Amino acid sequence: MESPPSPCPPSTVRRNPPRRAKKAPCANTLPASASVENLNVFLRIRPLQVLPQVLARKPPKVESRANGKGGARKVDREKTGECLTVNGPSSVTLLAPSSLLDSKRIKNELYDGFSYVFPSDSSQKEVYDMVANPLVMDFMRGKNALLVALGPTGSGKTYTMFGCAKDPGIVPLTLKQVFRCKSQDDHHAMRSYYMSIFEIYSEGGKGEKILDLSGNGVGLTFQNSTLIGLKEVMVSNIEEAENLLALSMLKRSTAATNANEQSRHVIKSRMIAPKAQHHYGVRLCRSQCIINIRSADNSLREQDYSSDGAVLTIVDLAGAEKERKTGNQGARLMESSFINNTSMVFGQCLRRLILKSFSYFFVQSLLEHQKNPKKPLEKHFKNSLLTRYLKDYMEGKKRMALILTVKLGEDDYSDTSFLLRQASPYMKIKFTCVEELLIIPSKKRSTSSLVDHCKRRKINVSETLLFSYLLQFYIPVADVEAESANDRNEVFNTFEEGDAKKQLQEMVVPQSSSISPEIIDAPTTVCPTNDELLIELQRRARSDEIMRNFSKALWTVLKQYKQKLIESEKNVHNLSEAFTREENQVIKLKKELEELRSYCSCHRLPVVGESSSLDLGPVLDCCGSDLLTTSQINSSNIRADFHSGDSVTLVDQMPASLHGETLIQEDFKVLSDCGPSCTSGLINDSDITGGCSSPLNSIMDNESNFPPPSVKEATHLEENSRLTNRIDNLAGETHIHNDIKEMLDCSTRTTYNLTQSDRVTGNSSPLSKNGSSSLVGEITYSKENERLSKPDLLQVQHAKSIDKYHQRRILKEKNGVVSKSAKADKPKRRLLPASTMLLKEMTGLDIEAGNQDIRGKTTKGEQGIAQNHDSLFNLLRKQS
Ligand SMILES: Nc1ncnc2c1ncn2[C@@H]1O[C@H](COP(=O)(O)OP(=O)(O)OP(=O)(O)O)[C@@H](O)[C@H]1O
Repeated sequence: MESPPSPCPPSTVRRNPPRRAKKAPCANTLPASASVENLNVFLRIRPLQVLPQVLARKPPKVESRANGKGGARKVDREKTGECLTVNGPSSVTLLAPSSLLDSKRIKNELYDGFSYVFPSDSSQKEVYDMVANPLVMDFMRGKNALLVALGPTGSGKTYTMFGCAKDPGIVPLTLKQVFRCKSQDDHHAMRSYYMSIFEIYSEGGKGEKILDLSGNGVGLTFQNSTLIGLKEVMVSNIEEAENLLALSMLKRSTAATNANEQSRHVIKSRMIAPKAQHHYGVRLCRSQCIINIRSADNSLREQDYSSDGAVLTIVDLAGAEKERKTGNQGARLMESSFINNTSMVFGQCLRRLILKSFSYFFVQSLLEHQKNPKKPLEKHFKNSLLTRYLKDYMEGKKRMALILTVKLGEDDYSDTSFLLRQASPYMKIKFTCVEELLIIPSKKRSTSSLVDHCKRRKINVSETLLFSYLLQFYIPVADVEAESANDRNEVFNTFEEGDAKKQLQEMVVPQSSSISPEIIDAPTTVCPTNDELLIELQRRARSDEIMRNFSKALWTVLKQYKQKLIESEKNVHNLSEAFTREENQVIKLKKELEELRSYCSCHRLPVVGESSSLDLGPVLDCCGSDLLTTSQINSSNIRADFHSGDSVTLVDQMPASLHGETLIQEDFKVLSDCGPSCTSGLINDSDITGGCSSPLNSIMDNESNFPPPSVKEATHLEENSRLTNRIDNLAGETHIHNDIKEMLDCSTRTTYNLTQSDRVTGNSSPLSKNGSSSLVGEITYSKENERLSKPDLLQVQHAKSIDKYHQRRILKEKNGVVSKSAKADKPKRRLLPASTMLLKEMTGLDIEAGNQDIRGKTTKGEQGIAQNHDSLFNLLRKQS
């Protein structure tokens, strides 16, 4: 029958080194303390004036501050000579001296984030409770702990750590607490406690030495992280412990520099009598003092005592000092340099911990190693004996706390400022408290397996980086480091680039098939196996890689889109500019068109005036929008005007769409309205008055197939013939009328002649371009409008207008004055002086005649028309 697994020991802590085999704890027990903690950094301010009565004063009640009521009290800012004020329990302000404030642009500095700030009037008990008691309690539970006092010389480190007989410091109070617990608790009663005290000093700056203070005062050597020859003294009660402490302090060398005169005075006056100093051979040099208190389980065998149990370490560092201030020279100066160097190395180790806390250190160190593989990974702790001894703490494997001591005086501003600046980042240090992990065999195996895995695989540096990165995140680094720094170096040394790619693929980019089944089928265990852990690491690495690549691709695409967007915006801008230009162009063209239209009002035709005189009436713009349509041009309109006795509106527009027979007939109607002789040839010979010549009749005879006029047209023509007859009757009355009639007849004949020929041949005659008849003009225009140029068309229309004007003028003379109502329907007209109109007409005719001559197209009919026009104008001129 199997016995049940033994419960985990409550406080089993492994000390490193040496190692020894331990009982196998429960495999499924993960330490609850494996958590991330911040480094506790306390600040204690030494009083400005240290007087004997101050040292002997009663400590204030702790409860008031422990409750946080007011926390750290504020120092009166008005106090002269103080450089530090306490803002609250975790913050102080460093006040720059007024002399520096003005001259060197130095400002007051605020330091925040301390675990607690102890004002100058804080008691030793208060400091102990806040700083040391938690560590002591952890120690009693079996955890290692370190407390270090840092600060410039004479700031109260020794006082804080050891105190005086009347006001004991942290170490005596710790011993009291330990043995009180031992007496009260049976579990602790079973344990033994051992003390070891030693110092590290440098005599004359000639190298570091270790002196055993708890033993017989012999020198010690440091090998493989072990102090050889260090004697541990078992202390059974508080008295034994205090005696040992007193004797050790007697041995501790405390040199008197100018800066720590008071410290020397205290040692001399309160702790060690001058005789005792002489007896113990106190050397006049300064040192780092280390006190170890170790607990041991009495149940273990004797040989195991030395390597078992938790250790509480308290360090009183020698204060850094400035040579200029102390005036040290020679060997004292060398000693001071050593102390400063130790403090510096200690600070470097802590800063390394800061980087490590932010996971930078690991990668950075590896990158440095990658550049120069022979160069070992930098480890600052090796640069001093103290840090080498405290290696585990310097590498963040075990928890520790710092207490900074500063002086309040204005003279100490630079020292205080230096320390605060140096130490303020320490508050960001995080510890992964993994010392309990190290004592779990399963976890240990897991870690070693990971390292071995790396050893087996010859991977390249990038893989190493990745692996280290993952280790940093997913496995406490300290866990790996705990194995041995040498192990890791070996791992790094095995990196080769030979078959790295394939193995890297296997490791970094595992096949999904190799992952899924294992993960899915894996039994639910608290402690995953190495392979599972590795696969998980790989999976996360792959997902990280994918996300990184995805973000890169996304970034690239976004950049491309941005580029396109910029180009599009440019195009839009160009197009809008072009559009604006085009708009301006259109506006310009419109203006030009308007101007052209205004210039095109050349065909201004006079309307028959109310009097018989040559009152040249308004004209009609032939090119304007007021042109009449084809349907508007009909004889009925004009006829109505005739019948009503109103004035005749001149309709001489020539729509470009006029063509064909119907149009011709319609235009014939218009012509008939204009005068009897214009249409006589189309109706019958009898309609043509005496002015009709025989050639016209012969033409009519020959054109037997000419279509007869309709009834409407016949009626219309009858009216026209009546008008013609009337004209004929009146013709005899005046010579002018006869002449007009003669000319009209002549024009009609010619026109008829030409019209018939056009109808037969289907071609237009050149005469039609400036013929005296509007009919001819219209017909010709309709047929040849495409062939004629614009000046030609204008000439044709001009000629027609003149013709019609004269005809209507005659008709007006016959029918009387035009009514005003008819005038209202007329299009817009402009009155011009008669002389201007006449001159214009004459000029126009001349031009037309000239043009015709030039073209060589002047015909007989055209010449006749021109002659008629001349005669007509002469008559009109005479009349006027
Ligand atoms: N909080 C305090 N209250 C009263 N006196 C103090 C306090 N802190 C320090 N002192 C006194 O100041 C003097 C110097 O203190 P201490 O020797 O502890 O300085 P130190 O930092 O250890 O110097 P060093 O680095 O040189 O060893 C001592 O006389 C000590 O009694």
